[in-house]
Amino acid sequence: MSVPAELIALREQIDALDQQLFVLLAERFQVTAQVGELKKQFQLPAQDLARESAQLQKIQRLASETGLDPDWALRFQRLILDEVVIQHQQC
Ligand SMILES: C=C(O[C@@H]1C=C(C(=O)O)C=C[C@H]1O)C(=O)O
Repeated sequence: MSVPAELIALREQIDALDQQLFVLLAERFQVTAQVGELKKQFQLPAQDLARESAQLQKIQRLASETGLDPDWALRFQRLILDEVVIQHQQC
């Protein structure tokens, strides 16, 4: 069965968006790595729960404004935050 041209076009769009997402994610991890170095230098804890709480509130608002499921957005952000904290613990 042949794949409709419209499906191919949509998948190309998805691939381009995935690429942008990963470039942005990589950029974010580069910035958090710099934060990790600073925390090490100033002997600050790997995790900042107050900052995370403020971020998660912002994420929920942002998700609602952009039509994303706020609960899913929270889980997604949690995944990223947890990874950053692990990286900071290993600094
Ligand atoms: C990057 C930081 O370290 C941790 C990771 C965060 C993040 O990825 O945004 C936020 C808070 C911290 O628990 C920070 O303290 O700013």
